[in-house]
Amino acid sequence: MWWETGVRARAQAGLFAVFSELPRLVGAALAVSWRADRLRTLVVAATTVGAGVLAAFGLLAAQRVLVELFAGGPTADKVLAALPALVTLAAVTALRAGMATAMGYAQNGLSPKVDREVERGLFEVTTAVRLEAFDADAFADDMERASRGADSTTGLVQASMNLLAGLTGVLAVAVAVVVIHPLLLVALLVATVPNGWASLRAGHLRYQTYAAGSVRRRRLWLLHRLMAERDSAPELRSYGLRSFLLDQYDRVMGVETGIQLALARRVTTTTTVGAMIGGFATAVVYALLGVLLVEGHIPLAAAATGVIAVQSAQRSLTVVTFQMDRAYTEGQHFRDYTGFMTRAAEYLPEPRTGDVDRPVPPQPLRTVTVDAVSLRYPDRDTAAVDQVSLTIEAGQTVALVGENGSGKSTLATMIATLRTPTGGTIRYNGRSTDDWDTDALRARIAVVTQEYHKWPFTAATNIAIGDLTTTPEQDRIEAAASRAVAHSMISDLPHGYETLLDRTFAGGQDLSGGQWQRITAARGFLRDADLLIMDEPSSALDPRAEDALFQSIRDRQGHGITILITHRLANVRHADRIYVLHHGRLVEAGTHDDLLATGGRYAELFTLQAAGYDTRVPLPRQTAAAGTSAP
Ligand SMILES: Nc1ncnc2c1ncn2[C@@H]1O[C@H](COP(=O)(O)OP(=O)(O)OP(=O)(O)O)[C@@H](O)[C@H]1O
Repeated sequence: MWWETGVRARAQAGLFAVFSELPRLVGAALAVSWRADRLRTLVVAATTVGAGVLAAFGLLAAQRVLVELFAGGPTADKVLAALPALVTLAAVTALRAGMATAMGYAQNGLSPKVDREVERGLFEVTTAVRLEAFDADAFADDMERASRGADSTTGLVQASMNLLAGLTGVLAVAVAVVVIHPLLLVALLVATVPNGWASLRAGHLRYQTYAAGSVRRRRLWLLHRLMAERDSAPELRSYGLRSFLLDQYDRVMGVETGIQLALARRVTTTTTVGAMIGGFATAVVYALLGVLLVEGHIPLAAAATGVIAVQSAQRSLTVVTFQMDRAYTEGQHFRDYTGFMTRAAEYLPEPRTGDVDRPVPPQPLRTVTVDAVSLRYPDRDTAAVDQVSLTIEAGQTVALVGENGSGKSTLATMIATLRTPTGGTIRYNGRSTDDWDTDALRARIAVVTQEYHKWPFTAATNIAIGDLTTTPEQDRIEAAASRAVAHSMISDLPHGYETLLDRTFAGGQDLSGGQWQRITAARGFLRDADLLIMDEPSSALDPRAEDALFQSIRDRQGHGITILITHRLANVRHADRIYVLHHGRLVEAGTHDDLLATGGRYAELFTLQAAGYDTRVPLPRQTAAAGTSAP
């Protein structure tokens, strides 16, 4: 699939190409760990290296013990001579155990702090990026992998530390071995490298499979949700979608199972080949030690130490390869995280280019000027809003009307500063957004969007989040609810304003579509905004509630600016100015009476709707494609 290309290209990168990135990733993860908790990072690093160095002392002490025990003379004398080395060996072993305990303790405390550091960083970015980010190619897919990558940071830090421990151990053993006999070092390498290679290759195969399956995983996750969640449950049943969705699940899982089986086969083959070569090489090493001993090139004690060294090195190298594999895999996930953070940074609000030191002083909004504003969504051939110009003065209520897809909501989100125009400018009190402090400007604007969100909080909080800049007092919340015809409905809920509006929690309640719409309108009213934008606020309301809501909206006339978007044209008759959009262009503007007199698009839509309520007039028929009425 075209959207998988980038992911596949990366997954197909060679083992060494990807591996060369590891030091940088380990560095980045350690930097995160350092930021999260310096002391614990230091303790973990110090104890890790310390334990490795002690391993070398342990090996040399063991060799000393063997040398003394294999020397000539009475046994009691030999044991006595070996005693200092034995004591050193015991002390080294005890110290290593103590260091391991300290490392475990520090690491346990470090993990939650590292988790918090990365996860918070991710949320700081996802909540700050411009809305355009969510329209960008594969942004959601990248975000899914980034959250997995955030979970990998602790794993990468741990793997890096353990890798350090393993490497120090190997290095220490190598030094000890060279001290005993340099040839043993070659023997060590021969015995351990094949297993290491196999383990790294297996890790690479696993990551390739994971990366190439990210779209499939999202699809599975979607199917899980569709089949198990409350929102989709009624339609799933009424349209009989059960077998359709189960079929899709079987198909995706069929592919997934096939891929996992193929992966298991390749990993098993690789590790088996590695183990076979490694086993053969170990046998050769032991044979070599035997020959060296028989030929008298090394004493018996050195040969015995050599056997211990090979075993110890193999243990350390197993740790190294295992941890390298882990660091590699976790590192790739962590790279998804860092890559996403870099990509998302491009969508962070740009620094203002206006007079940054002297932003517009706090002042109410008096005019909003939309000047030749356009917006084209990514990958769309035509502009959703095309060269629209209009001016709205304080106290005015204006309406944006037009057929579905004509660009009303897009224009409103630009006026609300939620989207940046791709052409033209919007000025507030004659000053561009660059001159304003964005938060201060947004605090003066309230938006009730068409696609409102049902926040899983109490009814009171659902309204209070309309203005969290001040303490949400109960009487203000209730006043806003009353203006949105929501007060008595909320009072009738089992716990009134304290009722949790999420059925997925014990004791939680759900509301009807119209009831939710009243709550969202109340949210918009709570902030006593200079500019209130209401996008289809009454599409689900009953006639009485609709009438009351529009009464509240009309009450703003003469005070604040209100921008109203609705298809119920009777409700915009009172607007000071009505703007008609068609295919993104502003095609008509005027009062209700002006526009009716002109006999254009607005008049046509209004007459069509009004005729539906006039029982004396037979219902007009219209051709759907042209959208025009015909007798
Ligand atoms: N996020 C988006 N990405 C791509 N295209 C979009 C996006 N949002 C809207 N569009 C397109 O932009 C055009 C204008 O959409 P918009 O939502 O502004 O219309 P509208 O007039 O509010 O419609 P409605 O009356 O149905 O609410 C439509 O063609 C729509 O398909």
